[in-house]
Amino acid sequence: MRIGIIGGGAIGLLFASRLSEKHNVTLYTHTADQASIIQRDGIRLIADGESRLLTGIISKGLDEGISDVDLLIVAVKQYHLQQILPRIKDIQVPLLFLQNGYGHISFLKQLQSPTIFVGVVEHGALKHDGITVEHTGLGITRIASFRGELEQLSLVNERIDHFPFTKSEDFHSMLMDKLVVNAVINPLTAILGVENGGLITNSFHYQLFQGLFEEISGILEIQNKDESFEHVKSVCMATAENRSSMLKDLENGRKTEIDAILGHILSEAKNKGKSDCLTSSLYKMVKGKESQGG
Ligand SMILES: NC(=O)C1=CN([C@@H]2O[C@H](COP(=O)(O)OP(=O)(O)OC[C@H]3O[C@@H](n4cnc5c(N)ncnc54)[C@H](OP(=O)(O)O)[C@@H]3O)[C@@H](O)[C@H]2O)C=CC1
Ligand SMILES: CC(C)(CO)C(=O)C(=O)O
Repeated sequence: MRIGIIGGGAIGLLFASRLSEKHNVTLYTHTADQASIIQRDGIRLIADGESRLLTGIISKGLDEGISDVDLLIVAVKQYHLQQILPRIKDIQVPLLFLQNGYGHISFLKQLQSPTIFVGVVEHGALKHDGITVEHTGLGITRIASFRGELEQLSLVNERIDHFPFTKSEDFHSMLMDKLVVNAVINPLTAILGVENGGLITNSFHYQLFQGLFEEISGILEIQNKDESFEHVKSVCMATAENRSSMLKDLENGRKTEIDAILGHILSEAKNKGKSDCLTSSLYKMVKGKESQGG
């Protein structure tokens, strides 16, 4: 299959390198410079105790336009989506969106493609430089249909070593489950400056982790709380060595996805008269750091 991927960040590089083992991959980067280095040198994947250079991946700047692909994966941050809208608006091929959060669902309604999927990525991925990515936590990629038949996406039935996919029936609950994972892990790791595993291994951090989960599950009225807590914990442990995408953003002085991740939860909290909460304090802390440039 010819797979196009937009975004040469941690997730774009991870997907490009893993999927290139079975498919013809073209990576569309933001800058032409990054594309030409990947085109020349390939992508370096650090995983399973070794470092491998994967050549044969085509790379182009997104400004060059998207050529013929059978599937286009969008791996930019949620707040970049509006910028790439002109490039993908009229595309008719199947599209797969991998953003954390929930806010991109309203964005998808502007697209013409009859087949749109959303995915949640439970892998840890760390970008070291423009061509190097480390697979810091083996997880799973869950995919659900937003528009069109899930069966049209052959990826969900394929076996790729160290890169499993699974189907989810309902995109809403799939995104909400991941929202809870990110709402607990990302702001805490970003403020405490620890890898994901540090939230479990340090008993003081773990108390915050438990307290935040308790609060968020109450605000969102989560029914199966024990199962949900175990899920958040299992993702945290599977990606123990990862620095969350929010921590990486603050370290690199970039905008975070805090609004995409906590925005919906905070408006629910407000509706329930619970505005004065740990979630709101963490939101302000991340915003404060972000406005100081990380
Ligand atoms: N990192 C992780 O472990 C995980 C991340 N996610 C989610 O995956 C999504 C991507 O995250 P991640 O890969 O970490 O983010 P990164 O910030 O590492 O990557 C985003 C990439 O998008 C590129 N980009 C920005 N604007 C454009 C544009 N107009 N055209 C083309 N490319 C553009 C950026 O390029 P440049 O830097 O050159 O501007 C950058 O390479 C996020 O929603 C995140 O929450 C989900 C699970 C795990
Ligand atoms: C899965 C997890 C928590 C990995 O760190 C992630 O989604 C992120 O960093 O944004």
